[in-house]
Amino acid sequence: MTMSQYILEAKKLTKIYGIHSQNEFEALHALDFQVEPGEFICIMGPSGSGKSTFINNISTIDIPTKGSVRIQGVDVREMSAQEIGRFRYQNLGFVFQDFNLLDTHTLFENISMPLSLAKISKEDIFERVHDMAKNMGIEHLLKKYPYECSGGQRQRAAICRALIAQPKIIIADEPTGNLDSVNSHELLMTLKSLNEQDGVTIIMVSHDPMIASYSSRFVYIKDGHIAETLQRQELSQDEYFQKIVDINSLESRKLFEKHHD
Ligand SMILES: Nc1ncnc2c1ncn2[C@@H]1O[C@H](COP(=O)(O)OP(=O)(O)OP(=O)(O)O)[C@@H](O)[C@H]1O
Repeated sequence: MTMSQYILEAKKLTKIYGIHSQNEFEALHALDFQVEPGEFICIMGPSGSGKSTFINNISTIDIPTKGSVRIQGVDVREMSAQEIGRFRYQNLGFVFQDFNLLDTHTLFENISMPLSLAKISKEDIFERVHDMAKNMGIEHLLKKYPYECSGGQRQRAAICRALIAQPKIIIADEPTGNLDSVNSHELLMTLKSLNEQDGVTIIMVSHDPMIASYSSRFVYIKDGHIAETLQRQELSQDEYFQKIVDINSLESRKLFEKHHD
């Protein structure tokens, strides 16, 4: 058997919400999607087009109704709930808009969470959390609770948590949504360096073409399917940015005309 060259592969991925109910709604229609190791993918699309559904279903947060998702060669639907939890902590790092930190836990406890399922000694956990927090400039805050920290500090804690287990894949859903431009820029630089220096694969959702222009591949989702893809390849960041803007305005134009026929 030959190993797939893809770090992530979705085949005929279909998501139906409220299946067999009156409100049955097919949010994703048999999507095929492949990711090679080291790619930096940005997903865009109108509100309600299925971006979050897509990202949740390719990252074990949700399980597809039909079709398959393989991450590092492992079929997500063949894992038990317990295996999924462990697999997620060991392979995936999540950076979400609202950071998802637990207010009942200190920053130290929040950051160390992905290591709690791994067989790592308390001393090693302590050292790794402190090293990571030091790099992010929040070592002095490790005993505080998230509500005692600023937005930027919480964001850095969430990034520490996402990276502490050295995931091969980072999943980011509107990661800069709640940040000012300085913090957004810092987060992008962190992601870019992880991608370029450490070869981490990144799959991100953003509505901002400027942020999308840091990616190596652009994917536009519309009505639950992939409507456009664009490889940056030899384009300069400016040219790539311009093409992303063009696709967005063309698609918004079509959407506008559809609603004003
Ligand atoms: N739990 C759910 N039950 C039923 N329908 C849902 C559920 N979650 C999402 N949907 C529907 O599926 C479609 C896709 O939603 P999704 O959240 O993936 O869109 P999105 O592109 O991420 O939107 P936005 O940019 O507004 O966050 C929408 O029409 C939404 O109403």
